[in-house]
Amino acid sequence: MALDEFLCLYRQGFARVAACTTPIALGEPHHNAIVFQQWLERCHEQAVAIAVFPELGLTGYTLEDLFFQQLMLERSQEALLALVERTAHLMSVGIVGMPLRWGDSLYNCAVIFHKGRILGVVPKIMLPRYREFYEARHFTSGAGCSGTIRLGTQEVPFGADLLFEAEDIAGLTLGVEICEDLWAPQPPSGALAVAGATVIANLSASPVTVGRAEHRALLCAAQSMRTSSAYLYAAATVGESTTDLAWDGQLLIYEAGECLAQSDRFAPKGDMVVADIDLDRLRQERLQTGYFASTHAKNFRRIRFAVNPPLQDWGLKREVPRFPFVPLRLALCEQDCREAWNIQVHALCQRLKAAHAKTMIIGVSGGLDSALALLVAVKAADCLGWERTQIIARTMPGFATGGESLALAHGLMESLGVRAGELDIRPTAQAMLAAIDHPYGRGEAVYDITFENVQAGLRTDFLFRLANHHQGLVIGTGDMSELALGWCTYGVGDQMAHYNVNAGLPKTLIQHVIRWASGHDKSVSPAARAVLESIVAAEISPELVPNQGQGVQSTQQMIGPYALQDFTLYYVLRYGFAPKKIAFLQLHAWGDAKKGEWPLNYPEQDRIAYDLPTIIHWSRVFLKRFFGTSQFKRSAMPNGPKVVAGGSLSPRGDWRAPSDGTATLWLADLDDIESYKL
Ligand SMILES: Nc1ncnc2c1ncn2[C@@H]1O[C@H](COP(=O)(O)OP(=O)(O)OC[C@H]2O[C@@H]([n+]3cccc(C(=O)O)c3)[C@H](O)[C@@H]2O)[C@@H](O)[C@H]1O
Ligand SMILES: Nc1ncnc2c1ncn2[C@@H]1O[C@H](COP(=O)(O)OP(=O)(O)OP(=O)(O)O)[C@@H](O)[C@H]1O
Ligand SMILES: NC(=O)CC[C@H](N)C(=O)O
Repeated sequence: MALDEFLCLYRQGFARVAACTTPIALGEPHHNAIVFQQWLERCHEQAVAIAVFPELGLTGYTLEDLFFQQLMLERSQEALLALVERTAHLMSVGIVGMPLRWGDSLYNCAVIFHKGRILGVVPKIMLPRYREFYEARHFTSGAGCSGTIRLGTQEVPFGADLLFEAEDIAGLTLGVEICEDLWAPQPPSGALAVAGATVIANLSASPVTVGRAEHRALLCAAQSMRTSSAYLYAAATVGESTTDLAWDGQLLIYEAGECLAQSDRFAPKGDMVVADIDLDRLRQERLQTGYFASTHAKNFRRIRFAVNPPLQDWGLKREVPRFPFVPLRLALCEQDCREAWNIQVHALCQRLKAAHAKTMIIGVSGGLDSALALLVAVKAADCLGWERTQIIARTMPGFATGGESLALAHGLMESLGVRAGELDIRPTAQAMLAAIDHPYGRGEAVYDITFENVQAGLRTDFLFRLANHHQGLVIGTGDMSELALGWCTYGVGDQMAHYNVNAGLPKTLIQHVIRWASGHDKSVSPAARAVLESIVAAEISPELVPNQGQGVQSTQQMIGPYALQDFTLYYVLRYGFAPKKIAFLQLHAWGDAKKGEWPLNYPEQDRIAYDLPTIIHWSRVFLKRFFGTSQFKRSAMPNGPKVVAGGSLSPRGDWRAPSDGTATLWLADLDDIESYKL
């Protein structure tokens, strides 16, 4: 298979959808049908699978009693049939609005057609008859309707019980509702989604008044979130009657509460928005919540169709953020940091009170994690009215501790006014290595895992014994990214604490929370702020192995850039995506340093790109460690609060998995990318 196919959005669980609003000629269905045809051709050229147009768009919404004119109804049916025929060569499913007689009543309908076939007709259920609306004068509600309708030579399903299922795109099932349906207390899309619709199209003719655009967006956001669906909304525009109302042609595409695309309103020539919706994401949401496994589905008819999209690289029309745990916009990032900080501080306060602790004990390395944990401890002490000297902080140099880290650790402890001290672990570590007959104990330069873990273990041992001695709790510092990778020393090591305030924070978020706290919280003095700036700027290192001429031991050279590993963690944990899909997303987020926005203040020299082989390399490291070797460390992790919506790795707070699992399945999926001839 060619790389082009790997890069095709339809191969990776996405579908491209469009919402269109075209200028109409009021009461001229043949004219409007030609315009729809032209716009559908544009959709086809962009590989759009589903395109929705406004309510009653074939005739216009504002025809009033002209809807009852025989000629109007006949001409609009002819126009529809011509449109269906002339678009038979296009891949896009079209959804247009028109009045249709069924029996002796008139219905406000959506007609869904594809490749020359009318797939079905869905009537509007909720007919507004208040304030500016008089729909009940002309139309009958489609509530409970289920039958067929004859359109030209085709006998077509008619009813509010229709689902349109793409047989060649997994998870693409369309449900349709019409304008006011969304405003009702129980929109029909609720039942459609429970029965399997992942995409809801809304044909609308919503007149604009001050504030209405926000209300529509709010409704689309809420409904797409509540139903775990993609919501496509297209409102009528230029050409509708302005006798008493005005029209703005708002277009919205939402996915599970998130806005993927929106139009500029009041566009004189109409507008179209296109977005790629993530069907995998919607299906995963549904799988996890379990609300969608309903016997309800039996009340719906399913109409199948095949899109047959060309399998080539169509790009990806949606933003894939480089840092899924960190919002790009400064205001949102600050909001998340404030929230994370409050969660950490208040959780710790509660635990200290409940445990009747008299002190907190914390190991301070001069690195990021212990800096944040110490800040949280200081704030908790302030909140509880403790003296800061009730925080017993120790920096514990080992065989590889650098002078800079040591100075930062001292600087931080002193500037925060805690009970600071230095505890040299080297004599004890030397004695322990000799006692277990490790070569280093005999003076040989052997820097293996045992050498590393003896130091990490002794630090923890000292902290726990200090806690006994001072009736305190050991405050854990390890973050969620380290837990994902098993990058900590088990049991007698930094994996253990009495309470871990950082376990719910991924590494890519930690530096932002430190920056936020140091800039916004009164507990951080200007002197501490200066030290924190240097800590945030330093290379991340465990400093367990002495520098042998190649520079300090760099964590990210061993386990991969945290930016990539946190990215993978987010999609594995929150959505259960397969490695191939994650690599595809990662390539779109990280493949081009010039594409997309970077977080404000992100250092220029760090604005780099990762190519697909590099992404695959580090993904392999993540998968081996996450699925294969590190779960036992998480299964036994200490208490600590869940912080981010992306998930937590505590077996009680969120992620549960066997401690003896393997990574085979995930590694094979990753290997499969190579079959695409990169
Ligand atoms: N499924 C399972 N269930 C129960 N036990 C299992 C197990 N798999 C392995 N084990 C046991 O666990 C051992 C491995 O775990 P462990 O003793 O922790 O050792 P290990 O994971 O091999 O080493 C810890 C790693 O974390 C790094 N580290 C440590 C401390 C701090 C930081 C930092 O930067 O923050 C990084 C350190 O550089 C080292 O690479 C195995 O040797 C085996 O005895
Ligand atoms: N020299 C040290 N002095 C005191 N505590 C230490 C020292 N080195 C490590 N620790 C403790 O062990 C934890 C893990 O340390 P390590 O430096 O290996 O990784 P880290 O996750 O990068 O943490 P940090 O960002 O705090 O350095 C630290 O957060 C700290 O509590
Ligand atoms: N056409 C409609 O059904 C419009 C009704 C909707 N409540 C609105 O105000 O926009």
